Amino acid sequence: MSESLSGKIILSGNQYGKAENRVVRIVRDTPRHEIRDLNVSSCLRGDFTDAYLTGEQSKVLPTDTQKHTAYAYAKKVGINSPEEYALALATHYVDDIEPVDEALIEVEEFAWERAIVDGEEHPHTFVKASAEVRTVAVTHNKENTWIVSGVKDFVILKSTGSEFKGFLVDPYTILEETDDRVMATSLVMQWRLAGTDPGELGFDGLFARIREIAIATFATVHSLALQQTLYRIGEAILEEFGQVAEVRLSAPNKHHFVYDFSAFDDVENHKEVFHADDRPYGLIQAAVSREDAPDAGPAWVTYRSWL
Ligand SMILES: O=c1[nH]c(=O)c2[nH]c(=O)[nH]c2[nH]1
Repeated sequence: MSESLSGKIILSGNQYGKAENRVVRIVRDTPRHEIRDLNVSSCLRGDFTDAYLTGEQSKVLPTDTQKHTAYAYAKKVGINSPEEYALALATHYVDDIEPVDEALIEVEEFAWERAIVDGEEHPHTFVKASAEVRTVAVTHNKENTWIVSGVKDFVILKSTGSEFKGFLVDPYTILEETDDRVMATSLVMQWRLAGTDPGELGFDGLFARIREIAIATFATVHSLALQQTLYRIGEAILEEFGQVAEVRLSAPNKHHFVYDFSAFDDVENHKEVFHADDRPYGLIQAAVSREDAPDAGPAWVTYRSWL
């Protein structure tokens, strides 16, 4: 027999904001222009209970206003780096808008490369770079600030130097061991700073160097499993940068199966032709941290993952 629940009904959580403002900022103070192409979301947390319980909106800063603020700040503070821009927005909401206790600003940045014309970089023409997306999440309240930077859709492949063997075998295991396979992934990698200081490289320089470390580690570590490669990438980043407290990685194993030519007499496959399978895929995840890392607080709570 089921019992009915009788506890009082309450609003047990809320947050709101404007998602995915597509902000493109061109710096055109000199003939050589610069471009920053962003997708910006602002999410406010605070004293908004009335808006939900009674519909009274006097404490609600409209999401429309948040949209205009994202664009206005692209001019007023500029976009020296997506992290600094996000910090400026988050600080504005917490300091200047009374009911806001905490702001989360998420930024995605899409890269453009300068067009090459007659062998030279063109001053005001750009070509969309790879699918790779730079990510930033700044969470700020009156007590603390958390910065998580990263990259997603970071597609990388090595054609050898990867094995997978010695795994647990049960009656459903038919996978054969391999000591030479293609390893490929579309990496999501994020790093949380211990404070707000990116160090001498600045946010853009830190991003570029961490990306380089990830590529170099993926390439040079002889991989016994994607799990081991992920740990080694996180470890290498933490070894080089004391200001990074934690690295989180999520890696779909983009399987490349050696195509079966056994039906043909005259074609052989010495791991030269593969079927790139898009699903299902193994999904391997890791967090690598310093034992004494400061508390992550809400740093990893994203706008969408909250629900
Ligand atoms: O690197 C890998 N990790 C796994 O856990 C796994 N499982 C699997 O079938 N292939 C692989 N590869």
